[in-house]
Amino acid sequence: MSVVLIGGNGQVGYELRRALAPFGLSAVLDRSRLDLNDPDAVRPAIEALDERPKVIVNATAYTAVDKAEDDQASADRVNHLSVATLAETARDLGACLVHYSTDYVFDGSKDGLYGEDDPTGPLGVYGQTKLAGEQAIVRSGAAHLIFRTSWVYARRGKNFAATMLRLAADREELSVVADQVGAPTSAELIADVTAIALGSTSLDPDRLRTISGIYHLVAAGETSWHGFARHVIERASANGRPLKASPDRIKPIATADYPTPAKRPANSRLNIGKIERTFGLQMPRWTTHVDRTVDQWCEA
Ligand SMILES: NC(=O)C1=CN([C@@H]2O[C@H](COP(=O)(O)OP(=O)(O)OC[C@H]3O[C@@H](n4cnc5c(N)ncnc54)[C@H](OP(=O)(O)O)[C@@H]3O)[C@@H](O)[C@H]2O)C=CC1
Ligand SMILES: Cc1cn([C@H]2C[C@H](O)[C@@H](COP(=O)(O)OP(=O)(O)O[C@H]3O[C@@H](C)C(=O)[C@@H](O)[C@H]3O)O2)c(=O)[nH]c1=O
Ligand SMILES: [Mg+2]
Repeated sequence: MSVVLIGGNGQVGYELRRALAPFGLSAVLDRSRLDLNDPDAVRPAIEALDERPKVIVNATAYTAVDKAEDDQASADRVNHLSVATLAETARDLGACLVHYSTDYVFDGSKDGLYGEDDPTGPLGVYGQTKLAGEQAIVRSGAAHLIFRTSWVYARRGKNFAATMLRLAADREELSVVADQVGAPTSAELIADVTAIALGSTSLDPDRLRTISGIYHLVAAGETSWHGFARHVIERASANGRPLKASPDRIKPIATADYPTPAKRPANSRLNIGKIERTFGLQMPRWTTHVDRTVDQWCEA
């Protein structure tokens, strides 16, 4: 049995090292062993592994949404071209590729929840390159699980919740957009559900092929970035964390009043019916793991 993880140091990758351990995770390839800026390096790195992998989990991505607008070539190599090569390599080895994608493949104009088959229409380079990565996987013919998630945070790593806490310690007032809605999703939930999905197949190649497809993997419920920020500050304050900004000083603003290089979707709400039905799950509300994470930060 051989499961290989590419990228063990990002938010999701770090949690996958924990959640995939019971599958006998046989190798973790970090950037020093495989740099996805070079698509030609992908196949040799996988073929050089001691054990032929049954499952390849890719937790890497170029995730700097604004920076990607001026760095399209690099984002495309990491999020698309290297992913395409990885998928072809997985197909040739008979391995299943597990991959993560994003709500930013949608334009956010839909009124309601996005299903897996809804038309895409990324607004920026990050979303465009992530979509191209998804499409290359599907086209490759490899068995695959593509989990689209959103607004990821973790105890460890760079994320919006950690930024809000840091800013609230320094400033009396924060302004946060209230007209973009979605579901904050913890890296631990993403890693746990990945393990459940893989475990449901006993890593049998035929069963991995049967469940192949795109799945929306986000926490239940929804909020805005403003609601997310306010909840984090409320929880941290309740935990006695000294902050200059009180929850009431987290000001809701419009997207137009927070100009950024990359446009973001106004509606990031993803329908989780398919993943819940397929794997017998009931996703926790978004606040469940936010509270847990903030509590961990406050204990540290
Ligand atoms: N963060 C979010 O809000 C969201 C993320 N996603 C998706 O979830 C997945 C995981 O994201 P997340 O864990 O948050 O990302 P992080 O930004 O926390 O981690 C990214 C990982 O990718 C690695 N990486 C980046 N560039 C390269 C490269 N050229 N070669 C090798 N490794 C590289 C980083 O390595 P290093 O540590 O060396 O820098 C790091 O391990 C991605 O597919 C992302 O698109 C989807 C929705 C929301
Ligand atoms: C820091 C800050 C951000 N914002 C806004 C900007 C933006 O619209 C929103 C979120 O900001 P961020 O830049 O942290 O988020 P962003 O990097 O766009 O987050 C995205 O990352 C990629 C990787 C994904 O796949 C998405 O699901 C999503 O999580 O909040 C404020 O309104 N006030 C602030 O003080
Ligand atoms: Mg960001």
